Amino acid sequence: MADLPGIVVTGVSGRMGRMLARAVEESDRARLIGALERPGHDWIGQDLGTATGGAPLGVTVGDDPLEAFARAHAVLDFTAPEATVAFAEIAAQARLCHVIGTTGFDEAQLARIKAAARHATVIRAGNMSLGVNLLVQLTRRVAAALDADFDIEIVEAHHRHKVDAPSGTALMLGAAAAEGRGVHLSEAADRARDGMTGARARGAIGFHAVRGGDIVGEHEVLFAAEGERIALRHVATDRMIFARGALKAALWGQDQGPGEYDMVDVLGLSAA
Ligand SMILES: NC(=O)C1=CN([C@@H]2O[C@H](COP(=O)(O)OP(=O)(O)OC[C@H]3O[C@@H](n4cnc5c(N)ncnc54)[C@H](O)[C@@H]3O)[C@@H](O)[C@H]2O)C=CC1
Ligand SMILES: O=C(O)C1=N[C@H](C(=O)O)C[C@H](O)C1
Repeated sequence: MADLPGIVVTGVSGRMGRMLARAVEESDRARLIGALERPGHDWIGQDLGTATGGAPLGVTVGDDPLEAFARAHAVLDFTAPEATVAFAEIAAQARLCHVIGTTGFDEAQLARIKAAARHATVIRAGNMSLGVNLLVQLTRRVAAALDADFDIEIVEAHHRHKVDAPSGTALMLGAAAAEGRGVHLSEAADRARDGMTGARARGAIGFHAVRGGDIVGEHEVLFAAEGERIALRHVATDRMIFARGALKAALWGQDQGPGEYDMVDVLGLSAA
């Protein structure tokens, strides 16, 4: 048991944090050795199991990443951009595997994660599910096969609490569509239509974000031409798909050197 990789979960009281802790607890290939929340959170100092209304787990929720990371092999981090960048710098000092599910980074934050990956094994993906990562590959292939007579629109739907848009997954799908078409997403993306927008620009890749209720995560890539449409769609109904993907990434990362990786690397999908 003590030989199994020790995992720390950050943001453990969050929607994903709870799933990540459960995925590690249910696994016979890893052990949960730390759980973090933001300073001042009610759960700090409590046993994680007790805090969630269950039996004690022997893991006390803390707020000190330096102490927790020093004991760990990997960190599963689905929190918020600023928190994740700070964790990346500590993970680099500790030479850890840092699995990042957080979305909504700006360019400066991504540059800091890239710098941290000189010393840490960073595995970052806006979506850790097998289905979405396959959808990304399919999107690239379909976009490469079609010309700009087919308009590309990406529609995503999430729960009312989500704070970033477009979703990380939508941006992954957009990047794949742009790559398939041989253009840069920054030049093709159309992220805000309102009022007298004029006709659709040929070659644009449109993004649309629906927010409501408890939707876990739905993504559709629409290729629309005169007389026909192709729709590629993924629907997540259970957040455990993301949590199990993140744990798989942490275990895969134990055999990798420092650098930046994604779920395509973990799942071996690059030739798909
Ligand atoms: N890549 C993927 O497969 C997925 C990514 N996500 C992303 O994960 C992130 C979190 O999503 P949710 O769990 O729904 O959000 P949430 O708001 O339920 O949870 C975030 C947690 O992080 C904690 N936190 C914030 N700052 C912290 C700090 N400095 N130290 C420790 N904990 C801190 C918060 O207190 C909260 O408990 C979002 O960016 C979301 O887009 C969500 C699902 C799947
Ligand atoms: O915030 C969420 O919930 C999700 N976020 C990720 C994203 O931004 O794409 C992944 C998933 O769709 C759920």
